[in-house]
Amino acid sequence: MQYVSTRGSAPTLDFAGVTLAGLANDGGLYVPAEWPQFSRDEIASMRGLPYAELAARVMQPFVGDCLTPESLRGLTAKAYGRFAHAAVTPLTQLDERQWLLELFHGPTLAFKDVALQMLGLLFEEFLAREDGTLTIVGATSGDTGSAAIDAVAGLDRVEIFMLHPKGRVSDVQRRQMTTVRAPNVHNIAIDGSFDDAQAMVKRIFADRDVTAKHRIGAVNSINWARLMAQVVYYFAASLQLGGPEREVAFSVPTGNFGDVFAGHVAERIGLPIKRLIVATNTNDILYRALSNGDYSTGTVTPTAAPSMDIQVSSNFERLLFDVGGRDGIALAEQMRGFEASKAMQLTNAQRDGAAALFTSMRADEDDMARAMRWACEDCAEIVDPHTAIGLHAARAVELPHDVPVVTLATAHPAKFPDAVERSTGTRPSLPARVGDLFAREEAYTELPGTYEAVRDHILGHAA
Ligand SMILES: N[C@@H](CCOP(=O)(O)O)C(=O)O
Repeated sequence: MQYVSTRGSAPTLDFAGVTLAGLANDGGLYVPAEWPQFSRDEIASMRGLPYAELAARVMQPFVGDCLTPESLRGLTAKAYGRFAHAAVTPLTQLDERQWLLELFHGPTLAFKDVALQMLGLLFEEFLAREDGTLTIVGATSGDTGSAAIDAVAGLDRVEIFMLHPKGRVSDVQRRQMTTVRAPNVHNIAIDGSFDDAQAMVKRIFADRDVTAKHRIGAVNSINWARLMAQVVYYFAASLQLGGPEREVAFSVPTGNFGDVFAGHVAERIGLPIKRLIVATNTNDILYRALSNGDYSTGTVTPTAAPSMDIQVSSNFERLLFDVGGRDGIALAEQMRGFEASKAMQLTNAQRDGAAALFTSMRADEDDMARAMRWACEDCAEIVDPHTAIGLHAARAVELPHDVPVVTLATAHPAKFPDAVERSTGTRPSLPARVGDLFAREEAYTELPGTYEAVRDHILGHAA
């Protein structure tokens, strides 16, 4: 399996290459040169497999010959052995049509663990082969940070610098990052938004002063391996609900478009998916882009669903590439225009291509609170604010009545106790595995929101 950049001029790489590279050196994102295909029979034969086995089956064509089937199975067994639920990503029924796919049973209580537990192991495997090291620079609006830190804390060959927007993540989210004491973990709170942090991360990849001294790596969903691992749970849910013979729709609360792009990949490689519903909060660039082609940023507004407080949605570029004719040179030009003006209009091909599978819905704070109350009062389920946004969208979209709708429950409600309590009157408590979080000491560096401050800090502290 070979991977190409969405901007058409970076070298083609194999799976190990893209895992360590993170971002392509032309500023684009790596995608498979072509989509592997699973037949209906092959998919049906995956029914009932333990999650780790299913993961190895779905990932194998993407990994190619970079890992033998035995070593891939060894890695998935280790990665998913740390989850608190035997099914890893269990499904819960809400009513006759609505389902929740619980993605928060990993060590840091969010869907990011599903991919990052695997990514940490892949880094170790590929770096050991070449006796190399990696300096990871990441940005988080709340969940990626702790999941990535958990996955790499204490590793000898990896060091991580994680940027979060100061005061814009929940207390639980911040403490899950800043109370991890390991010599290879560096937390940085910047003045600014997640978008500012994400832009700094991308700039570091192109900064020769930094890359001359350190090999920079990515844990954000710009890294292809993140998305690959997320494809698996679409298969898991579909197989439980009658797939591949029955089509399923998925509602995905998303900011950076990675989680829902994984659904697009699942469909591309053969999983029958009726519709992917892109659920946004009031930071609604994806809703506007998918509804009327307007991909223009606004100011990031802090909401009760902070992980989705994003206006520049990295993985949307992968969709534009894939549905817009896979013309990297044309897309590079389009993205340069966007980076200069912070606005662009989708082409007709991009709009039509996206409309074939995607629908988008936007939820404001009232919609979110109503959905949380519905889940609590009518279905006896406490959901987190992000999941509530997904549920709002899942219930609002019109679909044939025999299509089950699965909302991705992206985080445990205890990560957002204040917002959940405000809407439902119930304060969710942290699971025992993270129970002493508020007794641990925090450590992080506060920096101004300038690229130079962050770059100098990394250069001054990287091993
Ligand atoms: N919502 C994310 C933001 C980063 O997105 P990623 O999927 O690209 O890592 C978060 O919670 O940090």
